[in-house]
Amino acid sequence: MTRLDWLSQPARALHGNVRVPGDKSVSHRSMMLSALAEGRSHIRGFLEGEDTRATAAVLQKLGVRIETPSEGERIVDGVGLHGLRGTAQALDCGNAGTGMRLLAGLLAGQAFDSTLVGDESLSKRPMRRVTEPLAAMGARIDTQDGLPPLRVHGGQPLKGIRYTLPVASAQVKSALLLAGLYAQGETEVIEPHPTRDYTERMLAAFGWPIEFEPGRARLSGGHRLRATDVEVPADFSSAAFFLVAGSIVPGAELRLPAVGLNPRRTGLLQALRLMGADIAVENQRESGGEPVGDLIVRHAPLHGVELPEALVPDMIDEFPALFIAAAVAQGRTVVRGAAELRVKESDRIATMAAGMKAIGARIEETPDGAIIEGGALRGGEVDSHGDHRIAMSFAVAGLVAQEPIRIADCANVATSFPGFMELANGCGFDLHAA
Ligand SMILES: O=C(O)C1=C[C@@H](OP(=O)(O)O)[C@@H](O)[C@H](O)C1
Ligand SMILES: C=C(OP(=O)(O)O)C(=O)O
Repeated sequence: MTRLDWLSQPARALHGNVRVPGDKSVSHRSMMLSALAEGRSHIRGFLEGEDTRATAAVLQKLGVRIETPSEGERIVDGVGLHGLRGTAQALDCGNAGTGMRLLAGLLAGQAFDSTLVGDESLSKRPMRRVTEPLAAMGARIDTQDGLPPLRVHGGQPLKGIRYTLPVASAQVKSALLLAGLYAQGETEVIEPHPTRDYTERMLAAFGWPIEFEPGRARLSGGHRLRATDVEVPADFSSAAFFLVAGSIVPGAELRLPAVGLNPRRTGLLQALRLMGADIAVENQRESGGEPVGDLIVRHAPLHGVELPEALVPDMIDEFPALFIAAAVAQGRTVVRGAAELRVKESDRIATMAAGMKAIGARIEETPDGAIIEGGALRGGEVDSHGDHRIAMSFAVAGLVAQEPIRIADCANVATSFPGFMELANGCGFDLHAA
């Protein structure tokens, strides 16, 4: 991938409508379930990001016909639960932990062998969290010391298990539920803290009998998925950068239409409100079985908080953005219980701490979080380490720093948020390739 650096400079005010792209989690799942369903599914609002396109490309390699009538639209001719065809080619998940972990569960139930590979960052992410419980179901998956590539052996009979997740992870839960479609008997997943329930909701929408409530999901093998149409909401995690930007830039007022508001995703909304943010939700409605609404954010002075640990799983991808809000808030913010941040696209605690120190913020790393003292940001040079959420978070910081912020290694923003720069500049950022 060609290296891309950014320069983000102070803006005057932010105004306008910001239409963020489709939800990444929902897009991955819509592609997988449509592929395994019987009949033709129509997906609208599909995220045109590298992560979700990689998932679509994997399914195409496995024999699924997918058409793209227009941007954000996919028509998928499902092959049925047992209709995928094996391939000797490696299946490339790119940068996507979600893609690789969910596909590991899905492929564990197939008659053929497959190999899942990823980019440099994904190749360092822990996979035992899925391969161990899948092995308990009867799957055979080889790893390189717990890391990708994953060699999934087909033709293994699976049996359902009851599994209590050691860490809150929607990816692990979803991998087990997808394997559970192919298992004999009941698969039940119990979570220490409830996580996003898109797999459960979508399985139900595709006609698979499933029981679920926050913290627990249960299904049996031996049913069928029926094609259906999926409306993907706008991604709250992408909206998050604009919620922080709108909160910290004096005079800002931004409207973010039709954002997915699944309660397992909106922890940052609560966190920012605890810090004094002015964010209104208008026009709340349901779309494609998910709550959505328009978010209106206006500048407000923020103050530090002791972040309630219960919010952590509901805002797991929003910590880089929250750290920037905390860096310019008045007083101290304390984050605990977020050790999972260390095994994302980068070690997000270490990467944020290094970058924030480089631009004059005061942050102390802890094993499972950070202590941040609010103040002024000086500006300077930071390295995103190829982590999309870190790159976008420092772009937001650049809005209020005294000097420009130069951000290294930003090309991976295209994994989750293609067009971020254009949207940002459209509402008043001053963000350019450097
Ligand atoms: O299931 C999903 O779609 C996701 C779950 C989360 O990961 P974990 O399950 O590892 O917490 C999140 O960080 C990721 O961006 C998307
Ligand atoms: C952690 C993330 O995604 P994934 O695990 O799918 O790579 C993310 O998008 O912040």
